[in-house]
Amino acid sequence: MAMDASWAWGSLLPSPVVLLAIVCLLSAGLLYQVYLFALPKPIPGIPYNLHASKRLMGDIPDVRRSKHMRQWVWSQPRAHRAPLSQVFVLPFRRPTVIVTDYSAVVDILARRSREFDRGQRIREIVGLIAPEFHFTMETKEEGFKAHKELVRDLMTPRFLNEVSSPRIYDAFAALVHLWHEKSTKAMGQPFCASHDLYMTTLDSICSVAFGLDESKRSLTREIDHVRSLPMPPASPAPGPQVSPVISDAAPVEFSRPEPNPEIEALLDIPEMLSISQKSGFPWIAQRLALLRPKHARAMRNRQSLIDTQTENSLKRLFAGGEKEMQCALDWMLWREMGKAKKEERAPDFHSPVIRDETFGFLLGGHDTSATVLSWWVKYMAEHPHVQARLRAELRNGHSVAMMEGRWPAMEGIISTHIPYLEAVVQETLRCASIVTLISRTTTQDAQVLGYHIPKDTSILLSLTGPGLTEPSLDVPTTPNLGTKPSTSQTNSPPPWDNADVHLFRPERWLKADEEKGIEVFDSRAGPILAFSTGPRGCFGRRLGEMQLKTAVTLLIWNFEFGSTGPLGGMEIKEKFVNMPRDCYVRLKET
Ligand code: HEM
Repeated sequence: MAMDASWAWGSLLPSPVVLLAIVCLLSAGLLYQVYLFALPKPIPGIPYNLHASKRLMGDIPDVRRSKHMRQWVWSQPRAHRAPLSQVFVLPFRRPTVIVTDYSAVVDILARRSREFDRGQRIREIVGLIAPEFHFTMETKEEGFKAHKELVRDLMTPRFLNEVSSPRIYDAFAALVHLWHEKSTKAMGQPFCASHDLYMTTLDSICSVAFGLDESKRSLTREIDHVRSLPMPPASPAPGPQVSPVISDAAPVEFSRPEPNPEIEALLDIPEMLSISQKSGFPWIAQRLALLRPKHARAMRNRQSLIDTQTENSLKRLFAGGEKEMQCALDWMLWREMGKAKKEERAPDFHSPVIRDETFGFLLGGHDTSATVLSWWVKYMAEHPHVQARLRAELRNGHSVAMMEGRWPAMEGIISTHIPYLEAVVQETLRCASIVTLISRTTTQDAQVLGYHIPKDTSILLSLTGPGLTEPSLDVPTTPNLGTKPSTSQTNSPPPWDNADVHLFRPERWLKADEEKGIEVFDSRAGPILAFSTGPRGCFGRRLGEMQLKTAVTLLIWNFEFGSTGPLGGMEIKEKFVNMPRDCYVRLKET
């Protein structure tokens, strides 16, 4: 019986082949379920690319194939003829919603900051560089207020005028000296300007942030280096040379001095940002980058730089108190001293918060200011009539300096109101549109222009494109989608004329003051979002504007910017911000 029974069970078992087939089918079924689970999950009702929703990598292959990734992203709503769309650019994560409608963007930034907070993306990108910088924090986060309190006074007119402005002036005056040397040696040929603007802005921001000694400033080394170069036609080796002139438009290549370790460490900041920004997994990308000696050394050197600068600051403060204040770091240490005393505790002068808020000046203010200036020199070369009018207005405004045959002093630059200068700076910021997308996350379910966006969705808001630098979107108004926030509702400025919105035209920012019979600068002439807006808009705006005004005044006062021919194209290069691909100047002393 027992034998019979075992035979009966054995006959019921499937053959190995059938068993294998069943296992394969089950595995395939399971894999298919995993595949379906991992596919992008569009948010109902928001337009998207259908083909991208059917592949694991979503829109990523299209983004990679595009010439400019960020431009591809902010152009998506226009491609869908809608003010919003969604893209699948973060693998295995929820879709990202793009908003390009100017009024909706302003509404979100300025009035709905509770529903749309900073989110995690910036924290991931800034990551290891300055984790305690308030830029990375959510507004509702504990500690955010304390960070803002620490930096609160650094953009007041008093701090800007007394502490920041002389440092800014020195940095850009050094650039004028450098360009005098270079233009003499270039003998009318163009030369690269982006590096010089980049290093000058670094000097300016570092001096304001932590008071870099003159001997350590990059421009001091650059000027000494260029002075040491022979005049062209260059004598053959040995020694540094100015390359021989090849043709009319060929740029003169100036060799560069080796940066010192401190400067090298600071220049590593935008590099690290760029590494994490390009990656779908920024945290891992930064950790891997730190395995390379170059980045690891830079991180160590940054720490020792801030330690040294902190010691220098403390010596100053202990010796002279508040009146010895020379930079933002001094100010933050002074505040910490006062706060510690009040709270009856020992001050923490080397706290990561003070360190990261100091580096925050560089993170927020270096690439941004340098890049706006790089675009500005290009616009000047392309628009000689703007340049000529600007120079005339500056000479008229600073008539005493003109009569005395000197440059305008910093006090004069601060106190003299020159509408055309403000218009040129504003138009440069608008056209350059160096920050194109900023991120937010929904803290609760939200409605934007009638579209439903679930809680915890990543949002990218466009600071460029339709309505700002391109003709506005002709958005069909679908009744069940609701209407745009109207101009009156958002108190927006009037829209730009679609016919000339793409042109560089500073005059658009001027209006007649009928009563006084003069032209005045009108900051509300039309839409601009170069510094973003609302409670989390650019913290350093005033400092940025002061740098731009100072640089523009000193450079136009001293130089005429000639056409650089084929080097003058407006092609962009997407780094941390949108830079011009080429930035050359051909200078004539005025
Ligand atoms: C022309 C130069 C500059 C431009 C175009 C610019 C633009 C911007 C933009 C678009 C944002 C994003 C705001 C948002 O997410 O809503 C921002 C944020 C910020 N910027 Fe600037 N910026 C400039 C200069 C500076 C300077 C000189 C500093 C120096 C301190 C600075 C510090 C910051 C900080 C700290 C934030 C973060 C604010 C927050 O999260 O609350 N920026 N900037």
